[in-house]
Amino acid sequence: MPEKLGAFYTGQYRNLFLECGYGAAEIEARVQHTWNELFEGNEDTRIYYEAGDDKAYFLDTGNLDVRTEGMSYGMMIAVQMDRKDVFDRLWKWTMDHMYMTDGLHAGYFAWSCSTDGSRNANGPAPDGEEFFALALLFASHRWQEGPPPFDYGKQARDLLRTCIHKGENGDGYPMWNPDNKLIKFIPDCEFSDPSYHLPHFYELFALYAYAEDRAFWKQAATASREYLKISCHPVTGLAPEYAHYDGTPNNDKGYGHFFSDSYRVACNVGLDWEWFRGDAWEVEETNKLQSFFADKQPDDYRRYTVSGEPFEEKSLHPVGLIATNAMASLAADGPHARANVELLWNTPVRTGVRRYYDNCLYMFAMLALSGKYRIWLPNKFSDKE
Ligand SMILES: O[C@@H]1[C@@H](O)[C@H](O[C@@H]2CO[C@@H](O[C@@H]3CO[C@@H](O[C@@H]4CO[C@@H](O)[C@H](O)[C@H]4O)[C@H](O)[C@H]3O)[C@H](O)[C@H]2O)OC[C@H]1O
Repeated sequence: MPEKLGAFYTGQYRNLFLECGYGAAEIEARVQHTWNELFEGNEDTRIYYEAGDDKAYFLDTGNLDVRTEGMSYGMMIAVQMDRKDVFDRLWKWTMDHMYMTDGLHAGYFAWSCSTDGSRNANGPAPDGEEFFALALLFASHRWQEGPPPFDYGKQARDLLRTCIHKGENGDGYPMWNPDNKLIKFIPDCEFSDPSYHLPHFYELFALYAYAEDRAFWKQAATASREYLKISCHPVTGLAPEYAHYDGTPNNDKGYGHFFSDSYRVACNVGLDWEWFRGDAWEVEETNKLQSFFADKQPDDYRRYTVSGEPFEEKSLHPVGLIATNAMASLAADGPHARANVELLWNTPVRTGVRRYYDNCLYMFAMLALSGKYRIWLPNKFSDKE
């Protein structure tokens, strides 16, 4: 692959485990072993469950429900691992049970269902839609289009169109604010969740969405990179779970601190740097985060204010935090980058009832740090196009 194909696109996927001295064969085996634990393992570790002949779901084992978050994560993991069988089962369950055809949020997916497919809510959570869209675009390239609902590319483009145009006819709300181009926490609110900001996804939507939507996605990528700068604390690097459009924490319902949702910011910033060298700030940000956690032990991770004051409350997902801090090393160049990768390597997947969220983040980090979290799309970065 040419060294530099476009303005930002790196075309490179570092294998940080290899850089840390682990062997290529053991890295391959570890990634596969992690897959096995999540998708085929015993009840202590698995989160993937088949349902009938053609469907499957990811179970949020802590909340005993099926979430668009988990379904879309499962599809992204499956397409990275080239497992069309698993991907199709997850997508079929999603379309059969979560897709809403009527009501205020028609065209989106109900964010939480029971394992029997009945809905717990009739509203969406936009982080699911954005992961569905990119996973579907990748599937379209890896496996070609099939009959509906496996016409992956069309499904992705239709969904992206809904996400930014819904409401133009007074029929609901878009997931992105049309003026500031920021993703909302839910369509019918006007604040955000820093961990939903995926500028590296939007760069790809800007190339593969319907032509008339591409300019929006390019603007969204820029807006999200700027938003991350104002929503992450300038000293600690910590982001709140929810934040206002000016970047200040939104603590109206107690989500204005660094807790579960926030962990994903490190992954997203790291992967944006890996795929696109999104912004030099991403290096500073990941260095700050890793410095903040350098003197903290995983068994004593807490909820923190964004300025770093600990609460009594322990982290609900310490293994997930180990994973995201490790994935930060895709961008970090400070003294803690290597130790964070090694800490993940030396940490097993989580067992027990809270394992779902931790192990989703763990699998993403395993893929990313072994150079296997890749862009699966035709090359549109070439100067010739
Ligand atoms: O009626 C509406 C509700 O429909 C609306 O629902 C919100 C939809 O988004 C939900 O956010 C998802 C769940 O939490 C995040 O991840 C969790 C992180 O902590 C882990 O312990 C857990 O396992 C994870 O799932 C996801 O990123 C989101 O997709 C939110 O919780 C609902 O409140 O809310 C407003 C009502 O008026």
